[in-house]
Amino acid sequence: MAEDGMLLNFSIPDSGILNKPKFKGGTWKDRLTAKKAAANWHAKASGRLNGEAAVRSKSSTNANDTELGERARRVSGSPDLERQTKRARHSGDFRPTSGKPEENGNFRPHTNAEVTKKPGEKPKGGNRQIISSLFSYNPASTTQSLPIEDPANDAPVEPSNAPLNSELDTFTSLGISPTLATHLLNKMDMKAPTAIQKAAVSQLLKEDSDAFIQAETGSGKTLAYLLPIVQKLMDLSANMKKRKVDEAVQRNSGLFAIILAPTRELSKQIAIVLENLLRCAHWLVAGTVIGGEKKKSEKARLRKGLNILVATPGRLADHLEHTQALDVSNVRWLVLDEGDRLMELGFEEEIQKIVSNLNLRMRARKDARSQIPGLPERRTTILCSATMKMDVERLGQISLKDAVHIQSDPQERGGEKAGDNEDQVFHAPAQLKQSFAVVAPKLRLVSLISFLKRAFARKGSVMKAIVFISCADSVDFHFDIFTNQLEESEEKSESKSEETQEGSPKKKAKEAKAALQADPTKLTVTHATSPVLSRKTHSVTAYRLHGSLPQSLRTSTLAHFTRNKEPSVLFATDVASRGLDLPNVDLVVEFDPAFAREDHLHRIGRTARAGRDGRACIFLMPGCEEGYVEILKSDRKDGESAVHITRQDADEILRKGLVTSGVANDKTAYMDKATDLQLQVERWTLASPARLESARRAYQSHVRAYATHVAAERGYFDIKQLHLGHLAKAFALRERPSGMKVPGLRTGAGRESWKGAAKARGGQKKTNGEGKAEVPEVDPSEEAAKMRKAIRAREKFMRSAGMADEFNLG
Ligand SMILES: Nc1ncnc2c1ncn2[C@@H]1O[C@H](COP(=O)(O)OP(=O)(O)OP(=O)(O)O)[C@@H](O)[C@H]1O
Repeated sequence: MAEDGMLLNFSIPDSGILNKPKFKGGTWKDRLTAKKAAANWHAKASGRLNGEAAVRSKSSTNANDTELGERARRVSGSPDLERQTKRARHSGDFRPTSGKPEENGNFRPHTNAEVTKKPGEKPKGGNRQIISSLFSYNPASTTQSLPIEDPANDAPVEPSNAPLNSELDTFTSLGISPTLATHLLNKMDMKAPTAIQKAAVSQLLKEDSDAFIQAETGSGKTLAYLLPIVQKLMDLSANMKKRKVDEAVQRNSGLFAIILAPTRELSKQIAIVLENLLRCAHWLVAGTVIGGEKKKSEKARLRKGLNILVATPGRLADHLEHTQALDVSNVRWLVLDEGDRLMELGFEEEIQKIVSNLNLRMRARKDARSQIPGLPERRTTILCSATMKMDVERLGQISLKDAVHIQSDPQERGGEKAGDNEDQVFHAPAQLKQSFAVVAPKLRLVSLISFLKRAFARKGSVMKAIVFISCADSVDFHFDIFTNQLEESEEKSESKSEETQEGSPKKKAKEAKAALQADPTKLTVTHATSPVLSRKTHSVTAYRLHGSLPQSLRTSTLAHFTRNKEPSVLFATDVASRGLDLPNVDLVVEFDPAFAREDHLHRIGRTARAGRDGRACIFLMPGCEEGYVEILKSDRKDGESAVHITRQDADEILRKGLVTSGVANDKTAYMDKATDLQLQVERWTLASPARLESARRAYQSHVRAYATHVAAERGYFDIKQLHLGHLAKAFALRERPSGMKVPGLRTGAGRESWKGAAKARGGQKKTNGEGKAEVPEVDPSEEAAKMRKAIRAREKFMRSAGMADEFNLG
C-alpha cells in the first residue's frame, strides 16, 4: 500500500525482481564494484519489501508494534546504536521514510490514526507520527571535567544566612525591648538575630535615615525591617501612655507604616509575619489592600483604621485616589520590599504617585500642626532588595534621600570583609548544595521523572521539592503526567478492590482524577497524589502553581503545600520564585533554567533558608547551555565554586531512579526502563485528544518562552541551537514540530508579541527539515528585549485587569 492509502497494482514475479544480476564486461575491478553496489541495494530493497509484506499480512498496524520494535532495537541494539551514532546526520529522527518499519528500525513514521485506533478500526489518515529512539543521536556533554555528584563530597559548609550564634548577639542587645524579644523567642522560636537583622535593626533604631537593605535569600530581611518599625510604634504607644495623651496607640490613631510588595502572595506572607509579631502588642492593628477581593471590604477595613498597611502598589495607588478614609498624613515608615521586582513589573509610575502623595499629605498635616506627639519629624523609607541593579538605583532615586546602605557583615559569620565591588553581587547561601544535570533534549522528561522518583524514594530524604518550569502550559502538562496513572503498578492492582468500594474516599479521589483525566486543562485541581512518585510506604502529593490560576486557587494551593507534612512536590512558574517563604523545602529543581541570573538565585533561594540545608539542581542541555555553569560558579562567594558545584549525567539519573537494585548489574537495564517509561507517557498522551492538545500547547509555549532569556545570557540559551524535534519527544509528542497545530492556545502577551515578532521578520516561526529552529533574520537579543518589554507591559495590563499572562513572570 502506498502512503496515501492507494494499493499499488503490480505483481512481483515468483523468480523475484531481486535476483542478483550477472555482471559481464569491463575490468574485474568494475565488475566487483557493481556487484557490491547491487548486493547493497538488494539487501535494502528486500528488507523494505519484507517490512511491507509483514505490515500487509498483519492487516493492521498500531503503536505497540512500533514500540515493541523500538524496545527490541534497544535490547539488541548496541552494535546498531554504535553504527547510528557514527552517522553525521543528527536529524535522522524526523526523516520520513516509506511509513513502514525500517531495517535498522530507528524511525517508523505512522499516522495518528494508527496510534489511537481501536483493533479492527481502519486508520483514518492524518498526521505522520514518529517514534524515535531515546538513546540515539543525542549530543555529547562538554563539561565532563567537573566532578560527578558524590555524597562523600558533601563536606559541611558554614551557613551564611543562619541566626548568629554568639552569646552577645541577642535581640535585646540591638535595642529590642524585652517584651518583644521574649515574644520572638517563645512564640516565634527566634533566639538570635541573623547578620542582616543585626545590621538593620541597630541602624534603623538609632537613626531615622532612609536605608537600602541588601542581603541574600532566606536571611530574614522581612524581620530586619519589621522589627524596628514595630519597636518604634511600641515606644510611641508607651510614650503616649506616659504623657497621658491617650491610653495608647489604637487602630484609629492613624496609619504609621506602609509596606509595598510586588505580588499578592508576598504581601499576604508579610502580613502573616506582622500579625504574629503584633500578638505581643495587640493594640496595634495591621491589614492588607492587595486586590483580589472586593474593594468595598478593603474600604471598610481602611475606614475602621489600621496602623500598619501591607499593600501592592497598584491597589494602594487606587485607594489613595478613590478612598477618602485612607489618611496617610501620619505615615512615617515606607518599605519597598523586593525593590528590583517592583521595578521589573513596571510599578515605577505607581510608586512615584504614592511617594508624592505621601509627601503632600505629610506636609499638609505639618502645616496644620496637629501631629501626634512623639511621632518622628521625617519619614523613613526602606528599600529592600537582594540585588542592586540599575532599576533599583532608579527606585532609590525616586524614594530615598541620603540612604544608608545596610548589608550583613560577612565577618559576623567568619567570612572575609567584602571588597569594594563585591557589595553589588548577589550570591546563593553558602550551605546550598548545587548541581547541574546534563540531559539531552529527548531524555528530559524521563530524566525528570527518574530524578524525582529517586528524590522521593525514601520517606524523609526529601519532604518538599519545587520544580521550576518556564511557562504555565508546561506546568499543567507536567502536573498531569505526575498526577495520573500511567501504568498499573502491582501495588495499585493489590489495592484496586479496596478503591472501588462505593462511597469510599479513595473512590471519590479516583473520580476527581478521572475528571482531570478527561480534561487535563481543568484548572480547578491543583493538587493530587502522584502515582508515579508514590511508594508502598508513603504517598507523594504533586501541586501546580502559575499565574493563570485564579488568585483564590493560588492562595489555597500555597497554603495547602505549606501545611502538608507529607512528601510533596510543587510544579511552578516563576510566580513562586520571589520572596515566598515555603517552609522545609529541601530541593529546588530548575527543570527549565531561569530567564535571568537574578531569577535563578531567587528560585534556588526557596531552599537553604535561615541556615537550613538545601539542594538545588538545574537541568542543562548538552552544548551551549553547559556554558551556564560559569553563571553557577558566580553564585558562590568563596571563589572555589567548582568544589561545590557537581555534575550529574542523564545516564546516572536514569539508572538511580529507574533501576531496582536487583538488576543494577545490567548496564543497559536503565535504557529499557527509560524507553518503557517514555512509551507509556507517549501512549497516555496520545490516548486523549485533550492531553495531546495540552502536550502541544506546552511544547509551543516552552519554545516561545525559551526565546525570552535576557540578552546577556542569550549565548547559553540560543534558540538557534535548540533541536525542536528532539525537544518534542520530551513533551511526549510523536509529530513533526512544523506540522503541529494547537487549537485553543491560551491567549497572552508572549503569544501576541511572538506573532508580532514573527511577522516583523517576514512570516511565522518555522523549522527546517532537520527539526531545528529556523534562524530569525533579526537580532535575537533585540527581539528578546522587545518581547520581554511587551510581556511586562502585558503583565501590567493583566494585573490591573486581575488576570495573569502566559509566561507568568509575575
Ligand atoms: N532570627 C531568626 N531566627 C530564626 N529564623 C529566622 C530569623 N529571622 C528570620 N527567620 C526565618 O527565616 C526565614 C526567611 O526569612 P525571610 O522570608 O524574611 O527571608 P528573606 O531574606 O526576606 O528571603 P527572600 O530574599 O527569599 O525573600 C523565615 O522562615 C523566617 O521565619
